[in-house]
Amino acid sequence: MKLAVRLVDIAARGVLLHQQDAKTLGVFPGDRVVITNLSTGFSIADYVETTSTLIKQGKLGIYHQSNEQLQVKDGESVEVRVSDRPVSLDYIRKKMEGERLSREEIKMIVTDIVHDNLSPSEITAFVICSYINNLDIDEIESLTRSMVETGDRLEFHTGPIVDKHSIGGVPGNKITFLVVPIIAAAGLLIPKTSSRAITGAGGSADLMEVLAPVEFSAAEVQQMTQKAGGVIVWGGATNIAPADDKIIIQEYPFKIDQIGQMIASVMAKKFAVGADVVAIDIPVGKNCKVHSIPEGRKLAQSFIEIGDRLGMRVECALTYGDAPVGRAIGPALEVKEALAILEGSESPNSLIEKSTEIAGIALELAGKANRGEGSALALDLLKSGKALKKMKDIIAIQGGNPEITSDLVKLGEFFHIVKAERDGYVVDLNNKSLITIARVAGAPNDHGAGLYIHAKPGTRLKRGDPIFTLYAERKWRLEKALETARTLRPVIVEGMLMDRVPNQREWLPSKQRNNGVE
Ligand SMILES: O=P(O)(O)OC[C@H]1O[C@H](OP(=O)(O)O)[C@H](O)[C@@H]1O
Ligand SMILES: Nc1ccnc(=O)[nH]1
Repeated sequence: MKLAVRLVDIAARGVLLHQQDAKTLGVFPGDRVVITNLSTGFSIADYVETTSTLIKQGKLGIYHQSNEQLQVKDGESVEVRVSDRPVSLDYIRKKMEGERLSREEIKMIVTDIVHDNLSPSEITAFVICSYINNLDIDEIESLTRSMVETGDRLEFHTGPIVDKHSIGGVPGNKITFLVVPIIAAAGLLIPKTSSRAITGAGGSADLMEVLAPVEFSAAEVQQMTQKAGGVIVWGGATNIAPADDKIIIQEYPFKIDQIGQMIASVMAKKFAVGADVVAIDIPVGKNCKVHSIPEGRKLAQSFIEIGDRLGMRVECALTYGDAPVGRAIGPALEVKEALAILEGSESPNSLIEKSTEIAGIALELAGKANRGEGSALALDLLKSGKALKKMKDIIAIQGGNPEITSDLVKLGEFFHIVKAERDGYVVDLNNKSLITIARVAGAPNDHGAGLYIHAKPGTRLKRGDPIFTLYAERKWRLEKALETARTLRPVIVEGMLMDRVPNQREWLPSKQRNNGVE
């Protein structure tokens, strides 16, 4: 069928057919059609949406992203015909049934994800069935390799190339902002690509955006790393393992991160940048992605195994994840806290210790320190100010302002201090609730939103002492986040009195209740 093009300014893929034309063609919403540009002969396959009002019969609405490939003009004629459904849907279906997928089947799914041949709901189906039925180690290797093969790769001619990655899941985990400059200050190359938030309130890519642009091509990442020693960029913009971000986008609303996909997501990014040695941070805690030490050890073995199969030397650290790392949660707050440490602040100690331990493992793997001496070298590079200097180089090379200091980082203008309602001790912090509250306040997209924890577990508080300060860039978000905080009560302060259950029924003195009879 020939139809006349109407370009539709919607920043997505897809085409819009009049219901009558859809009927004539025999397609329903969600089906695919092949559209051919008659002047160039170039074709694309796209999903159909139908309308009885927005597009007249005889016309075909083409969304912006689809036309970036098709390159047709308003009014021009195109040929439209029914397309076959991608065979990868059958493989997703196979995984739904609990079967194992072969290397070729996984490669086909990943290729279709990268080329936008699967709709968001079809990618979600793949995410969810892998979540329910798990991926075995061979499937994880296939997924990792396919993610690398369908994107760009970096090739450095000097080595060793160092990398680090955290599996995430613990709020406030801004260690990348200390580890990367420490490694670069040791004279090593660390082309760090990060994802945005997956289950949290700020991924490292969201945090770095507070300081500098994070969207670069693979070639730019390589050049910048060679010049500055390191970078912190968003993997989703680089075309390095391009399927990764398309999968992560579908995980974000559910706050899930399936283990197999997580390993592939991390290891594909490491392999694609040409890493030789990799330190992996696995936070363990009751509200983390990994709940126990044995579970953490098992995951570590999978990372090491995939590293071996791909030719990277991997070591993992199981880290404390029962409470947030440091005190700040949310992009600007976290960056401020990390910069302050690079500038010489001695607290929070948990953040310094965790960062230098992970950097230490990487320094040892890269042969810069003897076994057991890496963290001391990392601490030296931090205390000497060399890591701060490197961080400024990194900010500058990415196009940010290297004169930025922790004092100048802008936080959300609306804030509220949540105070203790009674004397007592902070006995618990709920990571998941803290993340939910920070997200309701606007993090990670509103960079200034988040929360700063004044009292961590074990702190003795008097009634009226601050527990945490909530920040937002919009007033209504602050109010919504406060409401959420009141419901979730993310910080538990307990004295001897565990709880008090109020009686909210209307109260009348007994004389009145019994009609005056006492
Ligand atoms: O949102 P959740 O699930 O916590 O984890 C996502 C974060 O964890 C990793 O951290 P890094 O890049 O090693 O610093 C990712 O790249 C991302 O920044
Ligand atoms: N799934 C992932 C977890 C943590 N980091 C990533 O890049 N990906």
